[in-house]
Amino acid sequence: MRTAVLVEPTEFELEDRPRPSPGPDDVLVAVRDVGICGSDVHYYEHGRIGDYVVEDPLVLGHESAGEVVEVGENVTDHEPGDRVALEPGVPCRRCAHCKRGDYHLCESVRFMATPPHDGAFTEYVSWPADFAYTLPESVSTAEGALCEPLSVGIHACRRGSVGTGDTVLITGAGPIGLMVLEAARAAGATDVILTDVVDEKLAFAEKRGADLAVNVAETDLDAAVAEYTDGVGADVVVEASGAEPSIKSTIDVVRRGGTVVLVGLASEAEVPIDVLELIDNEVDVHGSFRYKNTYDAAVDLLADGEADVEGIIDFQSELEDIDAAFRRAMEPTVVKGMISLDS
Ligand SMILES: NC(=O)c1ccc[n+]([C@@H]2O[C@H](COP(=O)([O-])OP(=O)(O)OC[C@H]3O[C@@H](n4cnc5c(N)ncnc54)[C@H](O)[C@@H]3O)[C@@H](O)[C@H]2O)c1
Ligand SMILES: C[C@@H](O)[C@H](N)C(=O)O
Repeated sequence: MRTAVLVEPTEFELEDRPRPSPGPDDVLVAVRDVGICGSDVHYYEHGRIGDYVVEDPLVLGHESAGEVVEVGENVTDHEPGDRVALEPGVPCRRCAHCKRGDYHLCESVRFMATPPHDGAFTEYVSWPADFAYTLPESVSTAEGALCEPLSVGIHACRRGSVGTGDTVLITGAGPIGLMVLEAARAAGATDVILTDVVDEKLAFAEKRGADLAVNVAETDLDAAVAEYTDGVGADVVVEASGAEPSIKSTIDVVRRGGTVVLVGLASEAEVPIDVLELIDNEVDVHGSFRYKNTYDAAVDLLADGEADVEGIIDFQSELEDIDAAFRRAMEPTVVKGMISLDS
């Protein structure tokens, strides 16, 4: 099977690898669509993300969906022909975190495209059947693949307890910020403010339904939020840029008693925050790491037309063109590139 392998930074090789056989509890999936995530691009450019270092050739891609072509002997809830979205992180199922239900916090998680685990830029993936979610007719495999970033958005909104009538401020209008926008709307947020430093990203966010889009490189965010919220502040602020000034700004624009959810990964682990302001304003700050139990919700939102993910796709390329696709994905105005296979 054709497989795109990152052999060193900025270099893919197309290899012919043996097709895997599904284990007893697995499904073998013919991959159809795989999104290019910022983390894929980071591994492509730098060969590492923090402590995760690409030491051996690695298959990238963790936003994937495809068609079941074979099932293991114990699998009763999937059959060949099912179209499925693959949840990319498979936990150990035995540790304390798994047993208390926080399977996304499992320290032995096998997460696609995170060294040393291979991802989905390949023709076939064998994957645990219970981490494969059937897509209804109305949901395409491209949408199925984007259940992954949508899941990040759903989890962030759950962490922030976004509810009906809330004003949600999202910093960063990349794919994650835009998926938080979808999830926040679905959770009942009536006012959503997006920030960015790139005008094209903000114009796109407005087209996708942001009520206010603020370029923080040009406009004073505190003043803009104060004006929009009659001086109260946002109920929930979801940080989805990873930019240090943006992380710092979250506590200035959240309302007293509001919630800040940190999703964006800062390049420096330590970001100075005014803790007295946090205490005085009784602000809840939550980290948000990947997601748990979000795929069913993501598929339902797409099937019901309550979330749109297809609209963020800028281009779809073939596996053979993965190098050019990654270079294109790095352009500052591109939101989402996909690799699509038709094997
Ligand atoms: N916590 C998690 O589980 C999780 C999961 C996925 C992604 N992430 C992180 O979330 C962040 C967003 O992911 P993405 O794929 O959308 O990234 P991205 O780089 O495509 O988007 C980030 C956006 O933030 C904008 N930005 C830069 N500086 C800004 C500032 N000061 N204020 C506002 N916006 C600013 C950029 O112009 C860009 O549009 C990244 O840091 C990524 O690593 C975290
Ligand atoms: C969650 C996922 O999208 C992210 N890129 C990660 O590897 O954690």
